[in-house]
Amino acid sequence: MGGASVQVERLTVNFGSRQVLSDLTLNLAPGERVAVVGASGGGKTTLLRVLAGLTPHSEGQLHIRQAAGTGAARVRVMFQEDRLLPWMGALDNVTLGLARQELAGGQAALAGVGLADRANAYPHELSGGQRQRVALARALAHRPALLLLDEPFGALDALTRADMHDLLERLLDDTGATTLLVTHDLDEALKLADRVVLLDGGQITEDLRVTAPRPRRRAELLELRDRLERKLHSGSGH
Ligand SMILES: Nc1ncnc2c1ncn2[C@@H]1O[C@H](COP(=O)(O)OP(=O)(O)OP(=O)(O)O)[C@@H](O)[C@H]1O
Repeated sequence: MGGASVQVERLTVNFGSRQVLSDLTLNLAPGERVAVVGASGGGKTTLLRVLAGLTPHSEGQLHIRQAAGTGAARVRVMFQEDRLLPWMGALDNVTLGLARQELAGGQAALAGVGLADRANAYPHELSGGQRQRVALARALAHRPALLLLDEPFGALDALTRADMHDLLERLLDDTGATTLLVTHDLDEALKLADRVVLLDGGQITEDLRVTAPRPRRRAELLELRDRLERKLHSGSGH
């Protein structure tokens, strides 16, 4: 299915008189995984929402293109909250909105996150980690060319989060979706991303390439982590 290419050019977002993103430029190559980190309130979610088409931008340009062929690139979002419909079982949540010929893909997606045997379970019968797995399956069942993840594992305990990292890595290897991951967790960013960008004052102030081979161990990433941490704390504090 492959990933989209994303071009964000001189993007500005104003909320009233407040400028949240200022002249921001960012490109993602097809299949690339980019993590966005930065101080709270720095505009990370706003950038993601603009890419999702949920927040309009004030100035600049945005192009999301399917790498091969024509047609609009599919974009899916996953948030920190699972946003599952409580009155529907896991599989129905995953397949909601899929075309008839895509329903088998929904089942495969649920199996892909290890929950084939919980297809009929309602969200309240699942753990937080399992619900996020369903949410991930729902996003991937739509075969997105661009996957937008906003703190997707922020509410999970450390062990479950580590499992989710391994799972996500495997699934992304399979799908090749271009991925933008907003996170507060530098370890998560460095484990999963090809590039980590720092958003500060409405602009990208650092763009680090992570070249360590996968699967990555935390110990191999400490130097990059230090560098990011220093940058994060020397930021303008927006
Ligand atoms: N719809 C909106 N209307 C007005 N202001 C908004 C709106 N959405 C976000 N903001 C403001 O824009 C700024 C950036 O918010 P955003 O959620 O993008 O930051 P963030 O970097 O994702 O923060 P956090 O790390 O805390 O999630 C904040 O000051 C926020 O209050």
